[in-house]
Amino acid sequence: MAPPTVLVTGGAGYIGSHTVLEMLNAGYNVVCVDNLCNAYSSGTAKLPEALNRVQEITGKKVHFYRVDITDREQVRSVFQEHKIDMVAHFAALKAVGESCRIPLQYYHNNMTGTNVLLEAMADNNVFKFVYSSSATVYGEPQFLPVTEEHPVGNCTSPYGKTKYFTEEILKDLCKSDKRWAVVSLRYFNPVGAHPSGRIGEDPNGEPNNLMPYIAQVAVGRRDCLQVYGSDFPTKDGTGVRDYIHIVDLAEGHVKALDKLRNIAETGFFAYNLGTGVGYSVLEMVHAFQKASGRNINYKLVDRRSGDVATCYADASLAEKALGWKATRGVDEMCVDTWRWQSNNPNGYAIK
Ligand SMILES: NC(=O)c1ccc[n+]([C@@H]2O[C@H](COP(=O)([O-])OP(=O)(O)OC[C@H]3O[C@@H](n4cnc5c(N)ncnc54)[C@H](O)[C@@H]3O)[C@@H](O)[C@H]2O)c1
Ligand SMILES: CC(=O)N[C@H]1[C@@H](OP(=O)(O)OP(=O)(O)OC[C@H]2O[C@@H](n3ccc(=O)[nH]c3=O)[C@H](O)[C@@H]2O)O[C@H](CO)[C@@H](O)[C@@H]1O
Repeated sequence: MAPPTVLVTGGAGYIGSHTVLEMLNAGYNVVCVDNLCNAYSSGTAKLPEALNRVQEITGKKVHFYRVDITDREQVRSVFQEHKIDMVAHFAALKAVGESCRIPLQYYHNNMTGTNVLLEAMADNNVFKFVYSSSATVYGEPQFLPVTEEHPVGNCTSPYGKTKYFTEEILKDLCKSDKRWAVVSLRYFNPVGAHPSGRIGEDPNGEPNNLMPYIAQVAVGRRDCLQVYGSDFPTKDGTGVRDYIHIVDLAEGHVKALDKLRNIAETGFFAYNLGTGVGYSVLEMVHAFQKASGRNINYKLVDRRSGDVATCYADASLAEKALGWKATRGVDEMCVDTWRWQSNNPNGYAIK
């Protein structure tokens, strides 16, 4: 029996590329589409650099098409070219602040794109779907640790709403047609890089998120980390989050594909992908200093609007339902991030 073929949207991105690597290692065939709006590709290359390196590391081939998932014809052509068995959907715009400035582009890209993809799947009798969701669907936590039973929908940004609205669409789809089997993975704070140091997070412009910002200070690309808020009701006054190693996260996706592949069960399932442990900003700074041997210059400044004090996961349902549990700790997250950043000071672009 030939191994299943997974269509991965956004496969040239940070999480997509790490997940493609683990899918290939697990024996899946992979077809990637990406419009490269947030992924580096040198003009002449056939593959985006991240996927080129995934091929190098695994010794396996990745089929790649430069496709925008909002373009119906482009998406359909991929289903005509390959027999797709399942879809893992990463393609989205994900900058919270930017989504407040250009909400329509976010709703078009993330919602219309997903709807075009789902229609093409149904037209080609493909009903197994893994969705990149986010803890942001929970809004400000009403209790901790956050379980999948926590209320959703109280999102603080258009970006977060695209995640919540898409989950609601997926629930309605599963209710309307019992052929759909959907696993929505709610990521907490993905960080780190593959231990090879060859692929990692390579944000465009100034990083919005903590870990890439710390890494760029450590490597000398940025002068000083601004710590947003030191008066939160937390152990040291700075924000606490559930950081999860990107390879743990990628392995969680393979477990989700294995579940969809092997079970007749259909319907909508949501699982938290986190470690269940919260670390403060200053704890992350100290962990990174230890991992890199570099001093991280930082300044305590006012809170960032929309930030909550503390958020961390109860990930026990994913362990029960997927047989998955995060195993990598904060030191490994920092060591692997530093290996990537110090070997690639400018990310994938050779400047
Ligand atoms: N990184 C995080 O902390 C985090 C947390 C929660 C959820 N997520 C979700 O995980 C997914 C991947 O996130 P990431 O951090 O890898 O981001 P990323 O920007 O690195 O990857 C997204 C990829 O999708 C591509 N893309 C965007 N719009 C597209 C379109 N219309 N057609 C084709 N390709 C398109 C981009 O070029 C990029 O390569 C996103 O859905 C994001 O919302 C990320
Ligand atoms: C409000 C917001 O943006 N939430 C998004 C953010 O989560 P979240 O805000 O948790 O992730 P970040 O990495 O941006 O921030 C983590 C912690 O570091 C602090 N921090 C961050 C950057 C910095 O330069 N200095 C600093 O002190 C933040 O205040 C927070 O306490 O990224 C997630 C992953 O993309 C998204 O799913 C969330 O929707």
